Amino acid sequence: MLKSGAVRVLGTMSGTSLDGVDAAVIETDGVTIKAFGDSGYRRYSAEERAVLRAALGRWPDEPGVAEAAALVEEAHAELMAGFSDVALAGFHGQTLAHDPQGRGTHQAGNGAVLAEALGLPVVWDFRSADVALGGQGAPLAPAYHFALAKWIGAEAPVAFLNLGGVGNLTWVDPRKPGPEAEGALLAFDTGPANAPLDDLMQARRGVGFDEGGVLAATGEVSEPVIERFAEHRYFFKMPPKSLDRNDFSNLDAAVAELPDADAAATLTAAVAVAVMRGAEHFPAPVERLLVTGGGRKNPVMMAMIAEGMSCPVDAVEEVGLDGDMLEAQAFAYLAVRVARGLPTSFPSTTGVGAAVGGGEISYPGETG
Ligand SMILES: Nc1ncnc2c1ncn2[C@@H]1O[C@H](COP(=O)(O)OP(=O)(O)OP(=O)(O)O)[C@@H](O)[C@H]1O
Ligand SMILES: CC(=O)N[C@H]1[C@@H]2OC[C@@H](O2)[C@@H](O)[C@@H]1O[C@H](C)C(=O)O
Repeated sequence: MLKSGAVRVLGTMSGTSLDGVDAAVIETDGVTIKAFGDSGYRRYSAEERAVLRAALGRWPDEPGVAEAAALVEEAHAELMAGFSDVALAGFHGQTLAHDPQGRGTHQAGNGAVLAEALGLPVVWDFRSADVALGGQGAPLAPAYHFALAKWIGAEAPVAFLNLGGVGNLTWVDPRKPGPEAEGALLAFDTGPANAPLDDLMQARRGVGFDEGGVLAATGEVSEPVIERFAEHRYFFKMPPKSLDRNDFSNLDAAVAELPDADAAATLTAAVAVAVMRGAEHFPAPVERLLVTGGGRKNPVMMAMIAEGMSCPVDAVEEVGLDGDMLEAQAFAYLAVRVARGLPTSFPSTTGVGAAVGGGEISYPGETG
C-alpha cells in the first residue's frame, strides 16, 4: 500500500475522440494537488484509429476487441516507459462501449499487463465498481475538479467543462470541505462535443477535425436542426447522467443534407446548446466556466458557448492549468485516491447510492 504523504503519480487517458494517449505526472496525496509534473502524448496512427473505431460499441470477447485492447496496451506502454521516478500509475484505457443501465461500461486494455511491462503498480478499471453499485460510471474527473478549484483559489462556485468527444460539466462549490460533502459537486455529461463534428470532417473532408473551427466559421447554423436537437430527451433527464460516444449519432443524419460548412456550423452550435441546457441544472450560478479538452481550441465553439452563458467562459490556461493534460492528471489523482482507499465517485457525480472508490490495483509480478 502507498506510503502516506504526497507521491509522484503518472496518469493516462485515451479519450473518446480516439486521437491518442495523454500522460501526465502530478504530485498529490489524493486530496490536495502539490505540484504538476511532466507530460507526454502518443498519437494513434490512422491505422490504429481505424482498429479502435471498428471496435466501438463492442463488449469484451466480441470481434475486434482483443486487437483493440492489445493496441491500447502497447501504445500506453510505449508512452509510459518514458516517465521515471513515479510511485504509481493510473490507466483509464479506451472506452469502447458505455451502457451503465444495461451491459455496463467497457474500457479496453488490461492494467495488469502494464504493471508487468512497466514494473509499477497500476490502478485501472476505474468505472466498473460505480456501475455495479448503480452509478453511471462517469464522469469521474469531478473529484479532481474539486481539487483544482481549491488549487486555483476559487472562493465561489465555478464550473469545469471538458470538450472531448463527449462533453462533461462539473459544478463545484470550493467552500465545501471536500468532494464528498453534501452540495460540493454536481456533474454529468452534457451531450455530444467534438465526436459528431470529427466524424463529419472525416467523412466529408478526409481530415480528423475542424481545426480552429475554420469550416464552421463559414457556415450557417440550421435552426430547424438545432431546435429539434435542443428538445432531445437526454436534456430533460436530471443529472447525474452519462453518454456513450455514439449516443447522439442521429445528429449525423440530421445534417446529412446540409452543405459541409453549414453542417459543421450546426454540429458546433449543437455542442453549445448542450452546454447551455446542462448549465440549467446548476444548483447556483457560477463565477466562471473553465473549459478543458480539445474543443477549447475551437474559437467558433468557444464563442457559441460564451454567447449562451451568463458568466465568463475561458480556457483553463487562463488560470494556469493545462487543458490538454487535465484528464490524464485526473486519472493520476484518482489512482492515488484508490490506493489510499478514498472514494472516487459520489451520488452527485455518477448517481451511485453512496460514495465509492472504483479501480483495481495490479502489481508487477502478479501475472504470468
Ligand atoms: N486546434 C483545434 N481546433 C479545433 N478542434 C480541435 C483542435 N484541437 C483539438 N480539437 C478537437 O478536440 C478533440 C480532441 O479533444 P480531447 O483530446 O480533449 O478529446 P478526448 O480526451 O479524446 O475525449 P474525451 O474527453 O471525450 O474522453 C479533437 O478530436 C478535435 O475535435
Ligand atoms: C465512459 C467514458 O469513458 N466517458 C468519458 C467520455 O469522455 C467525456 C465524457 O464521456 C466523460 O463521461 C468521460 O470521461 C471523463 C474523463 C470523466 O470520466 O470525467
